[in-house]
Amino acid sequence: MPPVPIVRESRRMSLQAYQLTCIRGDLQLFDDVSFELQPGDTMRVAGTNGSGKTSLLRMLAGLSAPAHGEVRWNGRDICKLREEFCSNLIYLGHANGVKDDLLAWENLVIASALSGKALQRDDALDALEQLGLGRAAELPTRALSQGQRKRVALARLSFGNAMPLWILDEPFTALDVSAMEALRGTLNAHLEGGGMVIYTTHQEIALSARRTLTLDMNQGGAC
Ligand SMILES: Nc1ncnc2c1ncn2[C@@H]1O[C@H](COP(=O)(O)OP(=O)(O)OP(=O)(O)O)[C@@H](O)[C@H]1O
Repeated sequence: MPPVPIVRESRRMSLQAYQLTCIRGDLQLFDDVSFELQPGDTMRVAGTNGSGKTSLLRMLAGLSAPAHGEVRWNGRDICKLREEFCSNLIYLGHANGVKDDLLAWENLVIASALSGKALQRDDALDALEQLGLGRAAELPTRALSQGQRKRVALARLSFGNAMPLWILDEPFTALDVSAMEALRGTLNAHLEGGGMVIYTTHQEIALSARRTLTLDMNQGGAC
């Protein structure tokens, strides 16, 4: 996919984590996590199972509140920005967010509508075809393999260049080698166009970015 430069307020666009603390039950998963991402930057969140990667990503996407600290978009607390922040974001969770009862293309149309992009059936079918789903695009999602379900979820990225910030929880999981390469290409194109990508992965997968950060949750979220 050719990169579409992100021009919207790009000079002052930034995501900043400021002294984030996360407590789940009796457990403090991390504290004092701070970093800043600007256009063209990527951050890989690394760590063993249960180290707090998903918890951090959900916090960065505004889906859970920090016990201490702030997530800031262009210098402002995302709790105060709400929809304005959400309109800049694609968040793909671990569980893909696809609904079993919907056809694959319907999932894409609905996910896109929820993030403010109206898609026609044919656009959705084309995007899924490009991701190798072909006839599977017309099947109920429950009939798809794990890798195919992942592709349905990732298809949102085909229409996501207007959203500068992509937060992706294990996007490479369940993909075959060619799908992993295609996804790497999509993410690199987004970065080249001035987007930002935060992702978790258990594999060593590097992206081409202006600046690459690695946050290690086994070291308490140190960069
Ligand atoms: N709502 C919650 N209440 C209590 N504990 C929770 C809650 N959410 C997460 N946890 C715990 O926090 C820890 C971190 O979970 P998290 O999903 O962030 O880890 P992760 O690094 O993404 O793991 P994985 O690599 O297995 O996906 C786990 O021990 C989990 O059980």
